[in-house]
Amino acid sequence: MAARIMNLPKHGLCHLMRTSALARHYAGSTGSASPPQFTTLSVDDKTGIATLTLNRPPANALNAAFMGEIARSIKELEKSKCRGLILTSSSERIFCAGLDLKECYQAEASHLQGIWVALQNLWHTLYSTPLITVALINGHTVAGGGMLALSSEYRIMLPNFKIGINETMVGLAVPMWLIDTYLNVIPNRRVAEWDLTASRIYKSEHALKAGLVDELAASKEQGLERAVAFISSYPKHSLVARAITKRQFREKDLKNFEDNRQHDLEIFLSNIQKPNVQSYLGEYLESLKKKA
Ligand SMILES: CCCC/C=C/CC(=O)SCCNC(=O)CCNC(=O)[C@H](O)C(C)(C)COP(=O)(O)OP(=O)(O)OC[C@H]1O[C@@H](n2cnc3c(N)ncnc32)[C@H](O)[C@@H]1OP(=O)(O)O
Repeated sequence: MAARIMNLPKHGLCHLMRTSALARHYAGSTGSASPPQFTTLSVDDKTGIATLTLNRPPANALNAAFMGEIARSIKELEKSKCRGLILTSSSERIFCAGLDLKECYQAEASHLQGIWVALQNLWHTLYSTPLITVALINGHTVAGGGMLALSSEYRIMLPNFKIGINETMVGLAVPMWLIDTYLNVIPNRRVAEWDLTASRIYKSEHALKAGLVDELAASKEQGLERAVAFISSYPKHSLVARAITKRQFREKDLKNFEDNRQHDLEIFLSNIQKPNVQSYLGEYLESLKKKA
């Protein structure tokens, strides 16, 4: 049985803690950080595999608090020496709809800055984690949701959903760190450039053919089994060497990001606050509402 956890033991594989104990433990040990609101985290102590379930209805849209929560969970799992992490969604339709556009519309510059810094930190945490990471994409995933999937090492997707990075369509430039992340999965530069400039969205079946995802699973249960099998395929004795090797592959992208962090923030703030982008965002949000 798995239970919700937040602060984990520092040695050995992860252990289970019941929800109430967790809430007390977390509140007492992390000072100002608030208890988890938008995620549930369970750990199987036999396999050492954690499952972090995104749970911010209706679309798992990313705001600063949600992104901070995901990043903190990953850091806690690293300290607990968990072996691997499966990211999935509690929704049956949406894995993650990207940034919370409602929070990006007519917002104060300081709020926008908080969102982007949280997104940068989340990407950095997920992309650089030594944990073995699998995205179990059990719903649509676009933009910032695509980032979560692509920053993971392995992607398992359910049929008939959409995946892609549609920033340019919303009026935002794709940041360099996300281009590097995309190239890490789709190394064909021409295809990657076309996908990202054209905001190309793939259906699951096509995403598999293109190499954007690694497997399709018929159901969430089957996807979880496949995710556990992927993580368990790495023998325990190889984990340290594996993590160093992963880090070496990703080091250049991480350094480029650190060198340009501030500039990247400035580009976002300048783009998102442009009157034409804000006006388009307003229309886009209306169109999402009308669809419902
Ligand atoms: C790391 C990336 C680089 C950095 C840049 C990041 C920028 C972004 O992330 S911009 C975000 C761009 N996201 C989108 O364009 C996605 C928009 N949403 C959709 O296309 C669809 O919702 C969907 C394909 C994800 C799902 O379609 P479905 O038909 O199942 O659901 P809907 O009825 O459309 O949506 C349900 C519900 O959720 C609200 N919603 C959807 N997306 C967002 C969002 N990004 N922010 C806020 N709210 C969102 C939608 O309005 C519906 O709400 P109501 O039920 O209240 O009407």
